[in-house]
Amino acid sequence: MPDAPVIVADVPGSFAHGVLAARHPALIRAVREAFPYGPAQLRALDALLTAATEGVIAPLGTEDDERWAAWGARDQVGRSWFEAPFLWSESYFYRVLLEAVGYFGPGAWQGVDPFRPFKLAELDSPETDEELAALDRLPEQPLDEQARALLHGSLWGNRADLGFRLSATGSPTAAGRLVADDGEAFWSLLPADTLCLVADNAGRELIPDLLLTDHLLHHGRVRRAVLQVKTHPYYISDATTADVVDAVRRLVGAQGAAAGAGERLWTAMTEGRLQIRAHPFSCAPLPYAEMPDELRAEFAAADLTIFKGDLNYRRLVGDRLYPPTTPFAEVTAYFPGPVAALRTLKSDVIVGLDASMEAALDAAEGRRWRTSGAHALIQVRA
Ligand SMILES: O=P(O)(O)OC[C@@]1(O)O[C@H](CO)[C@@H](O)[C@@H]1O
Repeated sequence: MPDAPVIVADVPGSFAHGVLAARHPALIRAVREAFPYGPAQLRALDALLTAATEGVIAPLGTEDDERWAAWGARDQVGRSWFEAPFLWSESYFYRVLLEAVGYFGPGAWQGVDPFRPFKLAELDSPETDEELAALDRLPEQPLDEQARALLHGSLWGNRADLGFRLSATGSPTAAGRLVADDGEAFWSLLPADTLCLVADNAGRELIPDLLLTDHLLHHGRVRRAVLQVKTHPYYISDATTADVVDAVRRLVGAQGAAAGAGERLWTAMTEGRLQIRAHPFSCAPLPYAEMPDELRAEFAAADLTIFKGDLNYRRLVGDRLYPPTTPFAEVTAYFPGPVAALRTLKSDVIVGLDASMEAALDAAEGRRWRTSGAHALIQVRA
């Protein structure tokens, strides 16, 4: 279904419109309050607030315009943010926000992540303490159950109660809320040599992603792992290399089993069995079907690639309004190797549902099930 309509944010009341009209202004205000920025940054943030809600897409006025031109900027400049493809305008918003706060420099604010206070607050939260403490109970379960619990912990990520998942045998509640569950197909792809994990959020999502990765490495289910992160702060909490370091240090500094996992991850990084990669395309406003050849080759070298989270799902399958029963294998046929999506449903895009599941969700919730984050999926194309 490659001709399904691309999602655009021009319909008031739609999820996409709400992101541009309400979520982005709220984010600008939160960033403004999180740092004692100087007048230049504050003026630029105010200008972005006005432009992004009432104005049109404009060039950055930096060297990066060339890169964005290659990513389609010529078609979008001059258009209302609401009329460009949702994925494009949303991604560009983050790039302009980084420009506004001086992230790319030159100057004193160069390299200062405007989302870092939010990421650190999550990492330091009592919920994270509880989730890490729950790891101590994991060895009471058979190894297969441990692996399943860690997979579900990673799936439910930062909105989930990892503590429950780690202590509940078989994670019945989580499994009950899956709208598609290719869990068996996932495990059938292991053991394998190389796992690639395309990370999503830092903090309370990255921690369970790392714990899953550690488990797979430690128990020989994969020989090496590659963690693909963003080259720069993006979509508020998306993980960068600095966030991986913060998360591993958080684990190392914890008690009990969490510290053990942290130390193994640290060693795996120093030995090259766990590699961090940050490709510029990680922050592109485009679907992965349009990835450059060298990134395609990296994915082709993996035996299994996991795409985490909602944004990565949008980019993996394409940010389009597909009929929900469109096969996952059909829209990921371009991908150069076995691929899995672990995602809670937080935007309109969905494929791979049974007709009966779609009908039941529509009947119970209208369209809300697509965006509420209350449902999740595991989808695999071997
Ligand atoms: O990728 P994530 O962290 O799971 O979710 C990102 C998200 O919150 O942001 C986008 C809307 O701004 C949607 O893709 C989704 O709702």
